[in-house]
Amino acid sequence: MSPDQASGLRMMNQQTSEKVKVIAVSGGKGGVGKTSVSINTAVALAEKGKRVLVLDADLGLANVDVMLGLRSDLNLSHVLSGEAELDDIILRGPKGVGIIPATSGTQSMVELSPAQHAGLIRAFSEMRTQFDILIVDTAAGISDMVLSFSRASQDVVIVVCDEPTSITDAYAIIKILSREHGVFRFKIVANMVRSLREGMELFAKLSKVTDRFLDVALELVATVPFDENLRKSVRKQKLIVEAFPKSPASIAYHALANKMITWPIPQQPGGHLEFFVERLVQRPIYKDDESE
Ligand SMILES: Nc1ncnc2c1ncn2[C@@H]1O[C@H](COP(=O)(O)OP(=O)(O)OP(=O)(O)O)[C@@H](O)[C@H]1O
Repeated sequence: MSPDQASGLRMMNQQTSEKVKVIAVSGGKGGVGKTSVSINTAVALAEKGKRVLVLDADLGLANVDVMLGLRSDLNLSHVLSGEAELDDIILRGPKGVGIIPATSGTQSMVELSPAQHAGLIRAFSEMRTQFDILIVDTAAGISDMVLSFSRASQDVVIVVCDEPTSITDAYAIIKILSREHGVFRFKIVANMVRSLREGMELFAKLSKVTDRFLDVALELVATVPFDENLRKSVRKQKLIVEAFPKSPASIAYHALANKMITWPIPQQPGGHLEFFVERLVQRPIYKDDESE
C-alpha cells in the first residue's frame, strides 16, 4: 500500500466513526432479480429509518433508469479519474436512498492502477454523505469485479430462482468465492417462488450440492414470491415497495430489510468502510487451483 493510500484509509477511519454495514447482492446469472432485491430492500430499510446507499455495480445505468427514472452522465469511473467527487455522483432515489452509479465497464477493481486505487480510497474517505448501510448490487456473471465486491463486503447475499442455470451459477459463484476469496458464509434469497415451501425446496437443492462439494454455510434469509406487481411497478417507473406496499413481494423485501438490520457488524477492523475499500482493491488472498 502506498503512503497515499494508507493516509486515505486513516482519514476514512477518523471520519467514519459510525460503523457501516456493507452487503453485496450477487447471483451469477442475470435476470434472477438482484437489482429488484437490492433497490426494494434499500427503500424498505430507509423506511425503517436507516440511511442507505446502493452501489449500482450492475452493468450500466439502464436498471436504475428503468426502475426509478433516474439518469446521470457521471459514474464511479469519473470519480476514479478525479473528474468528480463521490458526493457529486450520488443520485437520490425514493425515501432518500442514495445510489452510486458504478462504472459500466468491466474493469476489475484489482486491475485498477495505483493512482485509481488511491483515488477510490480518497473518494470514500472524503465522502460527506453519511449512511448506515451500503448495498452493492453486483453485475451478472462472475467477473473479477463481482468477486472483489463480494469479497470486500461483510455479508454476501446470493439471489437464486428455480431454474437449473440459476442454481448452477449460484453454485459456481459460491465455489469461487469460498475457494479463492475466503468467503464461507452466504445468505440466500429464493426469488420468484410460488410458495414458502417452494422457496425452501429451492434452498435445499442448492444446499445439497454445496454441502457435498464445498465447505460453506448457507442460510435462507428471504423467500420472495413471484409477483406480477413487480412488472406493473416497472411500467409505472416506481418500485413495488412504493407502488404496491401490501403486495407479497413488498412484504418479503420488508422482512429481508428487518433481518438485515439485525445482522451484526464484525468487531474486527472490518466493521468500517475503510476495510471494504481496502479489501476491494486487494488481490485475492486465497488461491486454490484444484478444480472439479
Ligand atoms: N419476485 C419477482 N416476481 C416477478 N418478477 C420479478 C421478481 N423479481 C424480479 N422480477 C422481474 O425479473 C426481471 C429481472 O429482475 P432484475 O432486473 O431485478 O434482475 P437482475 O438479476 O438484477 O438482472 P440483471 O443482472 O440482468 O440486471 C425484471 O423484469 C423484474 O421485474
